[in-house]
Amino acid sequence: MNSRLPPLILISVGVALLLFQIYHLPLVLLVLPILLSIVAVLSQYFLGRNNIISDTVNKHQIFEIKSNNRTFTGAVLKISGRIEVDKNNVGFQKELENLMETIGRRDVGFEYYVITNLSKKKASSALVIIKECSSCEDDILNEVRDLQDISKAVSPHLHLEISPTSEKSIPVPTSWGNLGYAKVYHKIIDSPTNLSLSNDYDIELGEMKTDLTYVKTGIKLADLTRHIGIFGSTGSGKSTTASILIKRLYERGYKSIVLDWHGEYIDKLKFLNIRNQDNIFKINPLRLGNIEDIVEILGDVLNLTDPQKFLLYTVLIRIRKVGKFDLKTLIRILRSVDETSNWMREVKYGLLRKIYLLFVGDAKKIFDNQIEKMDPNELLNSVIDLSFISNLRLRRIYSMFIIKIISDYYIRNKPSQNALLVIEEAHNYFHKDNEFLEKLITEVRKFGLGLCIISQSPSSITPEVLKNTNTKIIHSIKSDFDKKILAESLSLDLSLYNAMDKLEIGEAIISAPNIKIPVIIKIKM
Ligand SMILES: Nc1ncnc2c1ncn2[C@@H]1O[C@H](COP(=O)(O)OP(=O)(O)OP(=O)(O)O)[C@@H](O)[C@H]1O
Repeated sequence: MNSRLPPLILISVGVALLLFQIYHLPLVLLVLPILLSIVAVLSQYFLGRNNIISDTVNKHQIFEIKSNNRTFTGAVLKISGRIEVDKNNVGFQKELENLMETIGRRDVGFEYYVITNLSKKKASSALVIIKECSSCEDDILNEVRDLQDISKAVSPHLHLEISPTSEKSIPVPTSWGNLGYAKVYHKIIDSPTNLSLSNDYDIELGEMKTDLTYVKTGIKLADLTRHIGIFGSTGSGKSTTASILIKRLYERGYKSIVLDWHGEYIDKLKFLNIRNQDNIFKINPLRLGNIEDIVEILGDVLNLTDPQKFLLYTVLIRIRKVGKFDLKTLIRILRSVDETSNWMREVKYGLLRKIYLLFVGDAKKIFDNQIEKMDPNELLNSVIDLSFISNLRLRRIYSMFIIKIISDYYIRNKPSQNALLVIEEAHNYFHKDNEFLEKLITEVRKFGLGLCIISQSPSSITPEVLKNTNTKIIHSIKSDFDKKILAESLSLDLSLYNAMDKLEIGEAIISAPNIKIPVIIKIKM
């Protein structure tokens, strides 16, 4: 009860008695002011009481607050961070910011508060939602479900769970959640961007983030032959992305050939033929198409000097004339070259020393002089495991010969259906100018062969090759130099540039002819 009430009544009664004594007034005039005083005091008491919260009820974890004849209904959602067993570096703070930004743009009649409780040496956060309405439990539960869906999309590691509130108080969280800390920024949120994101794709790759949720996206089949580049630091998700792409192509009846530098696709692409050391695709290097390309490939990998390249060229022409396509004949012809000068002797023995690699060790497993015809069809829809070839130069020569066999097949036969040649650790091939590879990347597109170039070191790939990959999928990349090269090649804005090293595993910036501006997508396994 109001503590001022008794003295006021006493004063009123005293004044009335005084007036009664002085003016001999009728009794009614004594009672009237007393009654008026009591009414005034009581009305003040009751009106005053109406200014504070009159009641808080809690129905099925939904609270209701009545104040000044208005009713507010809401719920408290505990925010907790979910750490997955194999991921310990989850960006909770970034996800919380995403969530707040997204919720801040909602306009469905709710007020939202993020409350961070700091007590018992522990910080924890909760999202309080309130709407002015009564008997609207369903509205509140619907909003809770919507918020949980939004959270799943924009902050996959944060979990919103409705939690009980105390019956008689405005909800103030006590020990909610296991989130380390939560900063609630005073941020002015831009009005929702009206980005007209193109969603015209044939091969689904994942989902891109929009204002409120994620939208599925991918690439067009027609863009396969305009070549694809997949870049990212080790473990960022490159080979998983490539495998998803290959699998989706396979399901559509498209063929892929994977040059698997480290043998990491065998388990991922079990539905393709596996070409490994038990099932080697053998090559006769001397029967490979035009001589210029063979000289270019060997010259590049074996670091042949120009005179050595020329000598090799003349020897290969003589082999064709002789019609004996074996490496022994090559050595015999090379040995028979006149040593007319010291210079010639040096060139000849220098070349012999370098091509020695083609006759020893693993070369004996991968090259076969007896083979007359190599059937490229045996390579389509295959993973070619290169990891058993221990000499890296020999590994490069073998895989470049395979590239040659496949590209020659496409150029000559122009098969009706496009295919994708996936080149892992592409910096091992495209690190310096090489006429054969440059010709390859500019020409094969016309014949239905697309290249998918994968590398953790895009700065080691020649600018010409980088420029020729029209679709780029960039996973998290740490090196500033690599970031700069890619950002320049895509004209990335500052926010995407800054995001490049913060992308989570499986997230990537994608730029493709069917997607108007580069966006971040989450590749879906
Ligand atoms: N989109 C994704 N969704 C979920 N997990 C993923 C995704 N992409 C990759 N991962 C996981 O991340 C790990 C590394 O992926 P992946 O091997 O594809 O990376 P990488 O960039 O090819 O690595 P490296 O350069 O070492 O070959 C794997 O355990 C894989 O399962």
